[in-house]
Amino acid sequence: MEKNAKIYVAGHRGLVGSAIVRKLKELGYTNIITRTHKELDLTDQKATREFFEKEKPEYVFLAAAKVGGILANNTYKAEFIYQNIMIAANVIEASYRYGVKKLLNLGSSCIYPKYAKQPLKEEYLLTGELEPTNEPYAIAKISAIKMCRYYNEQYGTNFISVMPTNLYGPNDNFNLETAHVLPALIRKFYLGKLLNEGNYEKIKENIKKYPIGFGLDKEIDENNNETIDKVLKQVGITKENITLWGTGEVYREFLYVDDMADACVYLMRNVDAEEMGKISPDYFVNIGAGKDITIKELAKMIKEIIGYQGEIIHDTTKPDGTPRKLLDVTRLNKLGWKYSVELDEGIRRIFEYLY
Ligand SMILES: NC(=O)C1=CN([C@@H]2O[C@H](COP(=O)(O)OP(=O)(O)OC[C@H]3O[C@@H](n4cnc5c(N)ncnc54)[C@H](OP(=O)(O)O)[C@@H]3O)[C@@H](O)[C@H]2O)C=CC1
Ligand SMILES: C[C@H]1O[C@H](OP(=O)(O)OP(=O)(O)OC[C@H]2O[C@@H](n3cnc4c(=O)[nH]c(N)nc43)[C@H](O)[C@@H]2O)[C@@H](O)[C@@H](O)C1=O
Repeated sequence: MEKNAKIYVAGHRGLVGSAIVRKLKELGYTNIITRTHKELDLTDQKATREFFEKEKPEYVFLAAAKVGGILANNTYKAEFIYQNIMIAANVIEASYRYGVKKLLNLGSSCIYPKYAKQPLKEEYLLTGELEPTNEPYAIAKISAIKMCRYYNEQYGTNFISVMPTNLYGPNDNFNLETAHVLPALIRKFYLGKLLNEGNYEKIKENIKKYPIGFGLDKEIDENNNETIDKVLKQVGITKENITLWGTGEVYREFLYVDDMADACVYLMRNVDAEEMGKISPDYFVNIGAGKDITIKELAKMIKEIIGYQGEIIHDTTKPDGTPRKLLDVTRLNKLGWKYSVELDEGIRRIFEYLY
């Protein structure tokens, strides 16, 4: 990928897309094209084709998607399946139609069967039932992987896919209703610590910056701290305790998004579909750290790093999701890439970035 190659990063304002843009700029790439969702709705086939026809990107990172944590996935199932199928189908088809040299498609570790053997090897795809809380999203992601494969096979395109584990970092979603667990817990423990300290000024600043979700933001009266206490209590944040969703006994693996972007750019530069197809018939590779922890352990780690004084309790009416999804990263390591940011270090970085 030459330094002046025309590179389209779809979803450039999101967690992953923004990290890919940072990485590309750091490496000296100068011709990066972007469009916000408002400027180009990738679920619109005509608009997507017109964009590709006009811009003729040479390389495409497909990091645009409808994304969310367990509750969002479980609640907005129709939106997750429709939007993700449409975005992927339109971008992959337009990339073929307008001669993109190489495309990297972002999938997710949720494509694997709920009870697959651990760690998850690439060949376990479609060997069992999916986790119901994110089946619609997973089906869309699997369709995108298969599209890339069959376009390579029928048309000789150079499309590869990556299956990342749970990611976190700058530009994440911190809305407590729709966020993933790690950004949600960082925010919950931070707001809990501010309650410990009685620091309502900082709480107000935080609430202004990021929505709380659950339709609760409009209930907050800035001149009345009691309304703040009431809303925070409803989302499981008090001086005395922080509420986690589910049992906390399930395992998750986490990767800092700058590592993820580094892996994506590395694969774009170094591993073509031909090589990928030799080691992986569906032309994809897992991206992760290869180690996981329970949600309880994660919560304890975040609590200690932030310095919240209180207990951790559980709301078991909320779903646990899949019991474990630890990625086997042997293939990725063999391709020459390994993660670098440890979880505690990543959490510290995010905490500093945010507050
Ligand atoms: N976050 C995670 O833990 C994981 C993410 N992934 C995958 O990584 C990819 C990126 O996820 P992430 O960065 O977290 O997601 P974000 O929600 O942070 O970003 C998604 C981006 O997609 C754009 N977008 C959404 N819908 C459309 C649309 N219809 N048309 C155009 N643009 C659209 C948004 O644009 P705008 O900002 O303009 O609204 C946004 O920039 C996704 O494929 C996701 O499935 C995989 C595993 C884990
Ligand atoms: C990346 C991945 O992300 C999603 O899958 P998930 O890993 O199950 O999602 P999650 O990060 O939201 O939760 C992980 C675990 O954590 C628990 N948990 C505790 N307390 C909070 C909490 O406060 N918020 C959230 N969100 N979870 C909490 C929660 O109950 C669950 O047991 C899918 O979108 C899927 O499609 C996907 O690809």
